[in-house]
Amino acid sequence: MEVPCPTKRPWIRPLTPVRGVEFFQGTLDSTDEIESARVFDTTLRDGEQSPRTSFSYEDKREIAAVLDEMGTHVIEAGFPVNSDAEFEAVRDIAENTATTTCGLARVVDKDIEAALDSGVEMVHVFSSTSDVQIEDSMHATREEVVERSVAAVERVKDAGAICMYSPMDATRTDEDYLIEVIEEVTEAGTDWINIPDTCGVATPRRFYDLIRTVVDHTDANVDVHTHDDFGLATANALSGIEAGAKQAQVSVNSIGERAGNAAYEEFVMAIESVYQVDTGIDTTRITELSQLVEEKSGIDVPGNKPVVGENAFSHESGIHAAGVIENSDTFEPGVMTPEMVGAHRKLVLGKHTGNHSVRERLEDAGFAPTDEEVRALTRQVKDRGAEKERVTMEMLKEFAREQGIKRTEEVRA
Ligand SMILES: CC(=O)SCCNC(=O)CCNC(=O)[C@H](O)C(C)(C)COP(=O)(O)OP(=O)(O)OC[C@H]1O[C@@H](n2cnc3c(N)ncnc32)[C@H](O)[C@@H]1OP(=O)(O)O
Ligand SMILES: CC(C)C(=O)C(=O)O
Repeated sequence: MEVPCPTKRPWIRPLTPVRGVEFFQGTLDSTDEIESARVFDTTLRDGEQSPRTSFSYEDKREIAAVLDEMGTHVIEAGFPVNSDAEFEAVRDIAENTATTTCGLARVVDKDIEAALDSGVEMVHVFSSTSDVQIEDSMHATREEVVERSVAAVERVKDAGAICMYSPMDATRTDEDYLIEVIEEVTEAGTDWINIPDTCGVATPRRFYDLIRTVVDHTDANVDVHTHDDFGLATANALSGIEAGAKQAQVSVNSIGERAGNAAYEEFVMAIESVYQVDTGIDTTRITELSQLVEEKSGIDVPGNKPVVGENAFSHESGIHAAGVIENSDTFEPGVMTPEMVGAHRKLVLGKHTGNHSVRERLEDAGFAPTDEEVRALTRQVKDRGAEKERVTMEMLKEFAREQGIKRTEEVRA
């Protein structure tokens, strides 16, 4: 059994923006500097596109309510033209949340009308711009894409909504053509341009260069949407922010198409803790949010998932546990604590356990072992762990009783 392990020196690092200031051994150099980062959550749209996942009306409402209470800057509630149920859920979220809500639409009139009718403040229109998608998904030409994109942006703006435009598959699009599209939709008045790495092929450096180029060719705000096909989604999103994007699209537990999107929890905590920039989001509800999405999506969170996985703040190895008992900064990032994300630190007993960890657990349980007794129990714990057994606290107490280890009160008497 894993047991809560408050460190002897618990603390939450104050969220003071630190730019170019040394912390630990590292220095944030000038290329890492960012002023702010907004969070666009797409759990209820791209997240729901995870194969075999579907949120009910109630699921969507519950997840949206938590995202809203946490201070998420935009909630993409869904794709209203998809179905009556989807339309109703998006309408309900738009009506009942304080934050900006967004609905997705192709550059198709009925999609845009459905999004506008749902009452969202922002309509996110998208059109393929890579040749492979223009030809084999949209069955159109480059010229038609420009025309339909401009018309879509104008329709959204005429209706008085905030417009976000996405050149879908931007990272596999001819750059000159991409810039042409961006300049045309900027001229048409889009408020935001989102650069999607639709098939997850970007690398942090290439994405950085692309976003810098985009920022240089538009007055609109730039946003990024990255996929995790090569495990680079969060790194690419951060790279986009370093290059001048103001916002990133993320999903809780990184759920989404194929391997998913940049993870909400990873992105927010990296911005808060590594870049030391306050997002304004209540990070202490991240664990609760992750568990809610895990339950409603039916997609299990792996133990080793950053920030929200069961092991993210658990320690079994003797050297690590001994350090953490003394000071959690020894073997945790230091700039991110479990308290910051509403989680608990745990000491786990097993094959890799050392004497310090066993002593700590025994003393917590009211025993006063000698050094020799601790060593004997550690050997027992290691042997059981090596047999792949999960060593629980109950088992440890049983070992202690079998060994006749004295209780603290007996020693004091
Ligand atoms: C990268 C992304 O995540 S994009 C978002 C993807 N999300 C989804 O597809 C989830 C929701 N989708 C749906 O409910 C349905 O696909 C709908 C309602 C949008 C469309 O359904 P259908 O009319 O049955 O079409 P279907 O899904 O089979 O095919 C897609 C159609 O959209 C067209 N299309 C694809 N992208 C775009 C675009 N950006 N703008 C305009 N049309 C587009 C395709 O050319 C195809 O058109 P066609 O039917 O004339 O050949
Ligand atoms: C709709 C767009 C932004 C998308 O989801 C993608 O390109 O992955």
